[in-house]
Amino acid sequence: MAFNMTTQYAHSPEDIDHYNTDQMREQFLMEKIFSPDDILLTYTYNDRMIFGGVTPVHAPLEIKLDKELGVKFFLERRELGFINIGGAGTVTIDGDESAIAPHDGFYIGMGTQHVVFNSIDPANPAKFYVVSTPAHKTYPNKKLVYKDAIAMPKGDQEHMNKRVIHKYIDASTMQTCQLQMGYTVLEPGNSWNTMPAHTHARRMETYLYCEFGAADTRVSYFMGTPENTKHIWMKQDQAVVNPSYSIHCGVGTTNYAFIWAMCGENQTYDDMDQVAMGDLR
Ligand SMILES: O=C[C@H](O)[C@@H](O)CC(=O)C(=O)O
Ligand SMILES: [Zn+2]
Repeated sequence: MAFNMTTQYAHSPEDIDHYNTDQMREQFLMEKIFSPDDILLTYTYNDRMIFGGVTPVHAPLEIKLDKELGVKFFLERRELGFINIGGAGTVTIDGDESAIAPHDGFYIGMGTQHVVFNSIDPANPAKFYVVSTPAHKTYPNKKLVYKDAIAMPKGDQEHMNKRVIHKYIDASTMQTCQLQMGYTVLEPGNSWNTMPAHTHARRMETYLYCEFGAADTRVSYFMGTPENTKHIWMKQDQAVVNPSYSIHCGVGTTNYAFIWAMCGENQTYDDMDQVAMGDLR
């Protein structure tokens, strides 16, 4: 079992203006997330979000972060959300086991001491995409069931952005300290996500791009201020950090899906500043 947590710093728009391709990738991209029997995480200084993959195949896995965070156990002062994009699995939360079907997940409140992830079938392991944010209060654990998520259709074929936004953790249905999380699925023949683009200076956001429509699909992710954008080419199962000042949209060479997670100042999903198409540069 390998455990790795990489730190990524926070940067200003002026900083990233000077970054070349390698620097953009090093500072914002998480290239490897799901690796058999490993826990691979990134700690970003953007709102101190921790995100990454837990991929148990032959044995259960537990995220142990105490010295790194200066606490007695990982969720002493944090909350955690995850969505499983692999095969069937289980999670055992302080001794209580729950089955986690593909596309289901869990919200786990502050103060939980042990979260143990497992797969049912080593030939088709679970892939747990996990996101943790600082917390100040314990809210109840909640199983996040794909079909119970708020399904919000958006876009149309003409704009090549027809998709369904599934809100798993939303302030209208449950309470968390900061975390908001969901899963957006593009329909076949559609390529643009989060277009028209938006920013929300009040919240940072991470995107995990997954479930690409073809083996050679690539997504070009756009970030930066609307008037000064950068791009990062993404393979399947890679994630990217989006600072609060930045747009965060992408175009794929086929359809695809992605998991988004946000934290920061408020929990108002619709609190976005839409970018006029003519303002993109
Ligand atoms: O602030 C909200 C997030 O960027 C995503 O929910 C947007 C998204 O899933 C989409 O437009 O496809
Ligand atoms: Zn957003």
